[in-house]
Amino acid sequence: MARKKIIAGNWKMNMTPSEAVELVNTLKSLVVTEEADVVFCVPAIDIIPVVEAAKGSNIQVGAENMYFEEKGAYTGEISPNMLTDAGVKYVVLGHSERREYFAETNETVNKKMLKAFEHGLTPIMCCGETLEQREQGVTMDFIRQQVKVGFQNVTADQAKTAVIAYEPIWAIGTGKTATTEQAQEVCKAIRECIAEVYDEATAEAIRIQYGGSVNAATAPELFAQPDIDGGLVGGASLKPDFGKIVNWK
Ligand SMILES: O=C[C@H](O)COP(=O)(O)O
Repeated sequence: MARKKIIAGNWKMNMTPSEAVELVNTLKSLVVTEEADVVFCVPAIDIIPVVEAAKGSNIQVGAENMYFEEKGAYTGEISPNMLTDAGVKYVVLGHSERREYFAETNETVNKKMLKAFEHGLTPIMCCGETLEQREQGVTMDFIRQQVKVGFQNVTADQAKTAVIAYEPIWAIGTGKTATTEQAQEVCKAIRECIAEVYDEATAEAIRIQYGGSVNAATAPELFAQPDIDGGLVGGASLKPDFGKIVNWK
């Protein structure tokens, strides 16, 4: 069975609520594809206005992070039930920027994964190596660890619905996209890792995105690869260009 593509924009810390509404209004008429799920992952403060602005369109809304408890004394955090109540369907977990600047670990990512599933949110779990790791030849060891720990105690049925975003850190925001071969090679290896941990059926069902300087010019070739099921797009998701990416064919 062919996997449906999933193309997500990760706005990162960009767009005030009013700018967010303007961008959704610009893009929503372009998001008409039936061939991909299109998700806007937006800053927490933008979620409610974006859900409202996206009503009646094909845009689904995601969060960029969440905490692994439902409520309590965790100043500044956002819970999974707050997200679902606001109309969020997806949540990005373990982005390399969260790992680098906010001390996220494979273990905290795993706790968040389990909580996301418990609340019916689809996680987009990010993984990816540094340039140094690539040069040392340990890319797959590092990513396998991120995937195996991230998915600990996640059931096969849950894993089948998950999304993994392979984002080589050296390609994020640098304008340096991994070559199509590099991206396909790692996405294929991630799928093999899922087959090892679970089974072939789970590996066939899970969706694996590539992220890292994706733009309208590079998207078509990347998305045509057998193991690349779409993209997690940063910078280009903030521009009308995103309309071209979601209509990559
Ligand atoms: O989550 C998105 C990635 O970090 C890619 O960002 P970028 O497209 O700006 O390189």
